[in-house]
Amino acid sequence: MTTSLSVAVIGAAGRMGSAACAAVEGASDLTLVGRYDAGDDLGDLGGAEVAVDFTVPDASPANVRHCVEHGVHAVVGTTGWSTDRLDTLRELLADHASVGVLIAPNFAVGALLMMSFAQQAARFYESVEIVETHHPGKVDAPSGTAARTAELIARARAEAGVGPVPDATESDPLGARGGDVDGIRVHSQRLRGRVAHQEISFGAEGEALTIRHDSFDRVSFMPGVLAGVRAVPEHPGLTVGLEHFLGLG
Ligand SMILES: NC(=O)C1=CN([C@@H]2O[C@H](COP(=O)(O)OP(=O)(O)OC[C@H]3O[C@@H](n4cnc5c(N)ncnc54)[C@H](O)[C@@H]3O)[C@@H](O)[C@H]2O)C=CC1
Ligand SMILES: O=C(O)C1=N[C@H](C(=O)O)C[C@H](O)C1
Repeated sequence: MTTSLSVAVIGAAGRMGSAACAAVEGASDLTLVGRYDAGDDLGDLGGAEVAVDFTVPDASPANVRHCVEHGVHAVVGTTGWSTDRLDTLRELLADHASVGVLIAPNFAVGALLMMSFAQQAARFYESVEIVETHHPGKVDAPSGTAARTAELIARARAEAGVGPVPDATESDPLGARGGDVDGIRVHSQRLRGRVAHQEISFGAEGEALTIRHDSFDRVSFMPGVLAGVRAVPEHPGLTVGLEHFLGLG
């Protein structure tokens, strides 16, 4: 007889949380045992073995701390996990050695491939910029995916000894050149009708390479969420990026 993994969703009333609840309910090997949103007492999380967090950057660290301290594995899609926040979480997990936490900037398989391809391309191109486009309800910019992509590209460039991206801009009083993540320019658009989209443009003398991914619907994230839920109990400690559970890391 196969046993079912019990799952709670935090942020269950939101766009992603409600989709995650439906996905868990539709999986024969998982049982949804709790739905939590702002103001709810997480308590024992309904006895869940794994909790999924899709909330807001300021709430997620406390939610994850609650999970870890109650011995509940966590799959986290919420953005805003700065280096400081990750370090604090690592320290907490050191005292709870059997608990696994997955922080995943993006659960869509195509987005993981996009980031992997961008890392491969990074050392061959002098120029690179990222444009991310999301729905206008998104509260943070740049997107977690764009920030992560920029970090990975910057790391690959540094490892290959590629210098700074060429840019003669001397005056930019309105910030038209976008944000700077580790030396990579990132531009954020918020457009009604869009979900989650990203384009990475590489340039070298006489050629261009463009890598693009589109999530047209939040169902695109659900296979990755479920894969994370199933795998996280087998991966104690902190994992950043679903690619590490899918053999892409
Ligand atoms: N990793 C990934 O693949 C994806 C990540 N995201 C991220 O997930 C997060 C949520 O996105 P959406 O669902 O679009 O936002 P949303 O605004 O629709 O939902 C957030 C929910 O969290 C609830 N919430 C706020 N504070 C809370 C607290 N302290 N405890 C429990 N619930 C709380 C809100 O009431 C709301 O229902 C964002 O950070 C977003 O960037 C979104 C899509 C995919
Ligand atoms: O808020 C969203 O919608 C998304 N957030 C994540 C991010 O910030 O990268 C993942 C995806 O882009 C959708």
